[in-house]
Amino acid sequence: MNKNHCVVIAIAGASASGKSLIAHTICNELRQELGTDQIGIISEDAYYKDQSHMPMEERVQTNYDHPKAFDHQLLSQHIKSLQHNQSVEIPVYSYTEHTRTDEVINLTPKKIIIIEGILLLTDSTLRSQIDASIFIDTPLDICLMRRLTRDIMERGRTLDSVMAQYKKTVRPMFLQFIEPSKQHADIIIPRGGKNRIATDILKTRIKYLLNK
Ligand SMILES: Nc1ncnc2c1ncn2[C@@H]1O[C@H](COP(=O)(O)OP(=O)(O)O)[C@@H](O)[C@H]1O
Ligand SMILES: O=c1ccn([C@@H]2O[C@H](COP(=O)(O)O)[C@@H](O)[C@H]2O)c(=O)[nH]1
Repeated sequence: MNKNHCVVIAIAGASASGKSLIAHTICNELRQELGTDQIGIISEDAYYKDQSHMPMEERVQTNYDHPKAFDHQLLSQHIKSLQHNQSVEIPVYSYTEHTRTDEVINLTPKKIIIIEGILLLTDSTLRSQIDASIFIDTPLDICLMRRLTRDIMERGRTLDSVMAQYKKTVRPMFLQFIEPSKQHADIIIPRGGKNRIATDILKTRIKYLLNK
């Protein structure tokens, strides 16, 4: 298999730090400006392990902020396929059911692939496949406020459940795994998804890569 010039950009950082917002802002603005479909986004969350064999009471107990919760091997295989000009079928994950759905999304090869997720930079195999890595460095209290709103409005959670999960796993795993993975980033972006200067710098770099 011949490797083509697919550039893989990783955006990591705490939950609700703004990874998804910045990835989609860059992608949408470049698609509008350049009329190109040569940029694709993959969420690490799509690679949470399937838990359909487990009862719901057990699924809610899973530590979703530990690297073991993810099938990073499948993500790595998919990156490899895209880099070799092959399409992949990305799983669709349900945050309300805490497992994969029966659906998949077909992603065709792209010149630029942006992957966003909390634990991307903790995995040495993934790191070796990534061409540029970005860490969104938003203060944890701000992330918690954003997560509370998002999880209650969009992910079917209650205030109490978000707070309990935050205390039990989200914060401890951030300190154990996510924060130390910042050392592997090429660029650290403060504040998050609406940092306009950082967004423009990344767009300029991606435009350069698209024209290469
Ligand atoms: N700079 C910002 N200011 C205000 N709200 C933001 C900002 N960045 C992200 N958000 C909001 O916070 C929530 C979490 O952002 P998101 O990009 O989904 O985070 P992540 O992908 O890191 O989990 C979303 O509702 C998003 O619109
Ligand atoms: O079934 C699940 C799967 C994940 N989570 C939480 O999601 C975040 C990661 O997603 P972000 O979009 O980066 O916030 C992670 O912190 C998990 O705790 C979940 O609650 N349930």
